[in-house]
Amino acid sequence: MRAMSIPAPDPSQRLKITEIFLSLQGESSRVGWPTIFIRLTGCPLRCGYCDSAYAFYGGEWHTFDQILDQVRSLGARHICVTGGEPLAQKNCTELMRRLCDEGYQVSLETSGSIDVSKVDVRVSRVVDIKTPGSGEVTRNRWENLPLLNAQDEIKFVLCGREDYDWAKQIIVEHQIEGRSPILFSPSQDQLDPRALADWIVADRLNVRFQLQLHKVLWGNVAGK
Ligand SMILES: C[S@@+](CC[C@H](N)C(=O)[O-])C[C@H]1O[C@@H](n2cnc3c(N)ncnc32)[C@H](O)[C@@H]1O
Ligand SMILES: Nc1nc2[nH]cc(C(=O)O)c2c(=O)[nH]1
Ligand code: SF4
Ligand SMILES: [Mg+2]
Repeated sequence: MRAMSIPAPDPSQRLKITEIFLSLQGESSRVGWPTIFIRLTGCPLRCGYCDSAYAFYGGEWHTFDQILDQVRSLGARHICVTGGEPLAQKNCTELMRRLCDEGYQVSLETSGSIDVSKVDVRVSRVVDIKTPGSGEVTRNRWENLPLLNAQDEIKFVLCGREDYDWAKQIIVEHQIEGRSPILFSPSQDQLDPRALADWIVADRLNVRFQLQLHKVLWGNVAGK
């Protein structure tokens, strides 16, 4: 009898994944929806405040079929693709297309350092603008901003008053207002949320204040 050989997994149909879990969306305008998180491994940046540094290394290869099976078994309708930096793995774009084809509401959290133009139009792109306080301000890919639309979001994670003043200036310089909703979030344990709230109100700034809801509920733990 001839031995059956198992075909090797197609390298274009797999991703290195740190975790897949179900929680409540804690960030962006989709905050509060039960959401399945797909956290991809690896990031070329090193933001000083990063709460997901455990995703820089390790992880396991998953085929698209394995990911889709796990997502189906978790049962929610919203999916957030995050990391690490999800777009650092080129197959990520194809996975998101497959998830949209299956009818999921997909959002992407990205550092804004990598081209977002190839992301499926059905995906809501939440693009961080890295501030001076993050330590990664030189990595911003400014060409991303004109590509964004009303279903995307532009986010600033602020480390202090200097970052806040810088962000206000960037909004004017890059004419961001009216393009996509703008989110201002305090870097956890670095900027007092109440101070940021007071600055926004005092300036009548047309931005949306954000707190990471999952940390209010569960603290800073992986898988939540
Ligand atoms: C962990 S990152 C992963 C996606 C992508 N690499 C990015 O930076 O957008 C997801 C979001 O968490 C934010 N974040 C990370 N650490 C944070 C902290 N200590 N406080 C507030 N937001 C934080 C990031 O700025 C980003 O908007
Ligand atoms: N609950 C919850 N909501 C989130 N939204 C974005 C997250 C992220 O780490 O990118 C995240 C996360 O880690 N947990
Ligand atoms: S880009 Fe995102 S994952 Fe990478 S270090 Fe910064 S916050 Fe963390
Ligand atoms: Mg997180």
